Amino acid sequence: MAEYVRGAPEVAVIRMCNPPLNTISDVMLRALSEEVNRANIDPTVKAVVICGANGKFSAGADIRGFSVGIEKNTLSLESVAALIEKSEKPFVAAIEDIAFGGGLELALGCHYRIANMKAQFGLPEVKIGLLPGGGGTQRLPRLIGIPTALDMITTGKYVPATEALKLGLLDEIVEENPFEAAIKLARRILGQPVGPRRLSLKQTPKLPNMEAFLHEALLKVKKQAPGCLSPEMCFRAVEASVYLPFAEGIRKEKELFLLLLTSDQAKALQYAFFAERISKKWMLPNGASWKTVSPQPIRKAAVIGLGTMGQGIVVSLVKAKIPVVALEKDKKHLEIARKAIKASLERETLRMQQKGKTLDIHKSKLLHFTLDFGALKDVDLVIEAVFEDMVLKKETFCKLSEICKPEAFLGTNTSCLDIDEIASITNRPQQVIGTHFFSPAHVMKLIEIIRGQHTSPTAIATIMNLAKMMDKCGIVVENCFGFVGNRLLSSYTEQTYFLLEEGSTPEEMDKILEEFGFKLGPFKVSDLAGLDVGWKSRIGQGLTGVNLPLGTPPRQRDGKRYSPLPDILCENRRYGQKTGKGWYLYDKPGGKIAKSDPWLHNFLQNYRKAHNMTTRTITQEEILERCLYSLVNEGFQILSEGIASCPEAIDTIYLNGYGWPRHKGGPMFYASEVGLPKILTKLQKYAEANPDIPKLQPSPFLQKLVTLGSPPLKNWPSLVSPQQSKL
Ligand SMILES: CCC[C@H](O)CC(=O)SCCNC(=O)CCNC(=O)[C@H](O)C(C)(C)COP(=O)([O-])OP(=O)([O-])OC[C@H]1O[C@@H](n2cnc3c(N)ncnc32)[C@H](O)[C@@H]1OP(=O)([O-])[O-]
Repeated sequence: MAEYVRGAPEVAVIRMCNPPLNTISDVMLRALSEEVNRANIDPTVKAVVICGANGKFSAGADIRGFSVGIEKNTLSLESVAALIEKSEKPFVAAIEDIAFGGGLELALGCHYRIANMKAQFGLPEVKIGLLPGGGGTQRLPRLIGIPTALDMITTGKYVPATEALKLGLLDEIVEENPFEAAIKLARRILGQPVGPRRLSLKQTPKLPNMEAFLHEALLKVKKQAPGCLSPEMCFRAVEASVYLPFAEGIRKEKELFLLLLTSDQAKALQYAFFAERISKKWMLPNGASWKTVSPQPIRKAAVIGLGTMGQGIVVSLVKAKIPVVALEKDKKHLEIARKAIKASLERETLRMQQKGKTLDIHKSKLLHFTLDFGALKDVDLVIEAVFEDMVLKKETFCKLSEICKPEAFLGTNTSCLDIDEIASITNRPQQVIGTHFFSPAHVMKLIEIIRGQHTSPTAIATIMNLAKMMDKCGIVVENCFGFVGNRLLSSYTEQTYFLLEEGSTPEEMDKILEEFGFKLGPFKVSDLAGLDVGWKSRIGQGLTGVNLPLGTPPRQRDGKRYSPLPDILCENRRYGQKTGKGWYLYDKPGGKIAKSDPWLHNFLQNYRKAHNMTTRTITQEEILERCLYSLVNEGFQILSEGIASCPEAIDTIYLNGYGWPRHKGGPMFYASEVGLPKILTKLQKYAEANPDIPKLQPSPFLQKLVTLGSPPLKNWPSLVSPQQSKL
C-alpha cells in the first residue's frame, strides 16, 4: 500500500500504491503512518518525498469504505496529515495528475507541493454528500484564502496546476513527472526550518469585509442545490477556519463530517457516483461487452439538421476536437446555425480558458458548413438530428446509405422513434444506432445509446467511446418507444395532467416537486421545452389532431384515460416561453419569468365543468406519490422488459438527463429507500381509484420483488426473467 524507498542520499520516498487511483483505505493509512514514523526516526533521512504509483497521486479516501462506517480507534486521515505536518523533516508532495479529496489533504499536510502540468486539484467531497474530513477545510483556507477555498470546497470543482500555482497551492510545476523535481527540491531545502511551512500555524487571511462576504457566500451556497445538506456543512466548516483556532476548527470539521457521514443524502450521492460507473459497463446477451469490443476511431463526423439539438451536437464534437461537417437543407437555416454555433463556441472557448484548457476555434479547421450531402462521403460517423418524423428520417438514412463510405456509422438523435425501422431502409443496419442527446446538447451530460436489433457491438463501443471523448455519460439501452428516459417522463407528466383535471394547479404541483428537489417543476419544464414538441409527437401518434378518428371520446384513447389539456393549450398557440404563454404567463415571447395566469385558471374551471368533473382538494402526499410512484413503476416495467440492464442505468439516465435531485440518488434508488412494499400498496390504492390509468397498475416485477422480500437493488437484475430481458 505504501512503499518506502531511498530516492537519493538523505531523501526517503513514500509511494502510495493502490491501483488504479491510489485511493486511501484504512490499510493505506496505517501503512502511510508507519512509513512516516520510519522516516522520522531514521537519522540518515533528512527529507521525505510522498508520491503515488501508477502515474497518479491519489483520488482521495476510498468511498466504498464509508458505507461500513468509521470505527472507533481507527487511524484518521487528519491524524496522518497532522503527523506529516508535525515532522521536523521537510515533506514534499510530488503530485502527478490528480490530488483529490483526502489525497489533497495529505498533500496539504506536507510542507511543499510540486506537480506536473496536467495535474488537477480538488476537494470534491461535497458531491458525495460529505465535507473534506482530513483537515482540508482548515488548511486550504489558511493557504489560499477564504474566497477560493470556499468556492472549491462548496462546489467540489477542480483547478488545473497552472491555476493552483497562481493560488499558492503549489510551490512549483514541471512539464512531466514531478518526482525528480521533488527530490531536487527536497535536497535544496535540507536543514531549513519547517515551522513556517506548517499550515496549522498560519491564520486564515483576513478580508476587510469578512462578515458581509460570508453572508453573501452562504446565500449563494444555499441556492446552489436546494435541499442538499453538504454544501452548507462545507460552508460551516470553512467558516470555522476564520473564527476558530486550528485545533477547534478541526474538531468542528470532524463533528460536521460525522453528521454528514451517516446521512441519507451521503448514501444517495455515493450511490449515484458508483451507479454512473456501473452503468457504463455494458454487456450484450452474446457476451460482447465494454471489456471485449474495441471502438473504431472517429476522425471526422457529420451532423445533419442544425436546429437547437444539431447545433449542440456540433459544439460537443468540436469541443472533443473532432472535425465536423455540419449540414442543413437550405442556405437560410445554414446561416442561422453557423452564427449560433460560432457564438456558442466562443462562449465555450472562454469557459475552457477559465478552466485552464484550450479550444482554439479560430485556428482550427474543425468545422465545415455545407448544403451538399456529397461532403459526407468520407466521414466516419453521421449523427442525424432532423425533425422527429419517420418519413423524413427514412429519406435521410436512405441518402446516407448511398453517400457514406460502407464502414461509416449512422446515428440518429430520435427521442422515441423505432431504431429498427430507421435501420431497415439502409444498406448497413449493423452500423445504425440511436444517439439520443439531451437539450442543450453541449451542456447536458447524457446520451442514451440505443441498440437496434442489428446494431453491432463495435457500433456500441464506438459511440460509448465518443461519449467519453465528449465528456458525456453514455448509457446503452434497448429499442422501444421513448427508450428509458422519455418512458419514465411520460408516466410522470401524464399524472400531472390528470391531477390538474382533478383540481390541482401548475403552481401547486411545481412547488411540491421543486420542494422534492427538482430544479424546475413539470409545468415550468414544459413551458421551457415548448409544449408544441410533445403535441407534434402526439399528432404523429394519432392521439390528437386531424388523424384522430371521429367520435373518439375527448378524455379517452383506446379505453384508457387521456388528458387533452396540453393539446388544447397548443391549439390556442400557448407553446410556453417561446410564445409568451403556456401553463404560465410571460411578459413577452421568449420571456423567462413565469407568472400565474388568470386565463389558465379560468380555462381549467370551465374545462372541469364541461366534463362534469368535481374539483377536489388533493393532498401534497397524493401529488407526490402519484407523480413519483408512477414514474418508478415504469422503471420496474423497463427493467423487467430488459430495456435497461440495471436500476443504476435508469438512475443515471434520470439524474443526467431529467433533473432528478442527485441527493435523492435516482428514482430506483429512491424506491428502494422508500420501501417497495409501501410503493406497491400505494400504487394498488391509486390504481383501484383510477382503473382507467394503466400506469398506476403495479408492474408485475415490482410485485415479484415484494413477494421475494424486497431484495437489495443490486440484486434486481438477476431476478428479471431471462426470456424477457433483452440486454
Ligand atoms: C475522512 C475523510 C477524508 C476525505 O476528506 C474524504 C475523501 O477523500 S472522499 C473522496 C474524495 N474523492 C473523490 O470524490 C474523487 C472520486 N473519483 C473521481 O471523481 C474519478 O474517479 C476521477 C476523476 C478521480 C477519475 O475518473 P476516471 O478516470 O473517469 O476513472 P473512474 O471514475 O472510472 O474511476 C476508476 C475506478 O476507481 C474507482 N474510484 C475512483 N475514485 C474512488 C474513490 N475515491 N473511492 C473508491 N473508488 C474510487 C471508480 O469507482 C472506478 O472503479 P471501477 O470498479 O473500475 O468502476
